[in-house]
Amino acid sequence: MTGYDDVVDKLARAGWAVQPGFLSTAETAALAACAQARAPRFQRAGVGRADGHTVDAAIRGDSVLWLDEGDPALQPVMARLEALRQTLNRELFLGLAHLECHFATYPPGARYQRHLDQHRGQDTRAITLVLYLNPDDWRAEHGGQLRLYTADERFEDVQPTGGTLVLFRSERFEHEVLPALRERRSLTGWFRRREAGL
Ligand SMILES: O=C(O)CCC(=O)C(=O)O
Ligand SMILES: [Fe+2]
Repeated sequence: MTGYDDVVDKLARAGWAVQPGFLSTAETAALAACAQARAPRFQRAGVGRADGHTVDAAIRGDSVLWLDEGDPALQPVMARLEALRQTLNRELFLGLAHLECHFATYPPGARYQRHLDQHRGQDTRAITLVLYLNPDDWRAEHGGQLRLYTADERFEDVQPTGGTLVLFRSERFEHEVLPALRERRSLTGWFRRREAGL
């Protein structure tokens, strides 16, 4: 038993998994306070890479702050995500080398249109991870669901309730963030494989 058995099983079977209560209310509040304290350093998120990089709120309306895995203010959550990385490698042989992550804040009304996190074939992002840092009284009518397209035009809507963890295979699942009535906070990350040849 590692404490991650359910989420690892579901990821192995379906390619995606949701675990409510991965963080306690206190852990979620501490991480949300850390994000709040750093709010002045957040920057508008863009889409595309290098020359194709643009900021367009109609496509993506959040602001982000990239994080350092070793940041002492982010412990013990980073230690748990490191334990999760090791479990995924041991149980599913995923060869995940490290986690890169950022805080994200979506102001009310902001969205992120349907997309794939991996730039096809040229990216080492293997598993997308989202941890929601909202209060735990988030209700369906507040919006802000993560819509995960699981097969053909079927989808699952995940409530961004504080403490919920979502994992999915970055190259397989298109997804979008629906606009919310309230500010919507998260820590989003990608477990990456090593670059080819390294
Ligand atoms: O916040 C979420 O639910 C997903 C965010 C997302 O899709 C991304 O940052 O690529
Ligand atoms: Fe995404």
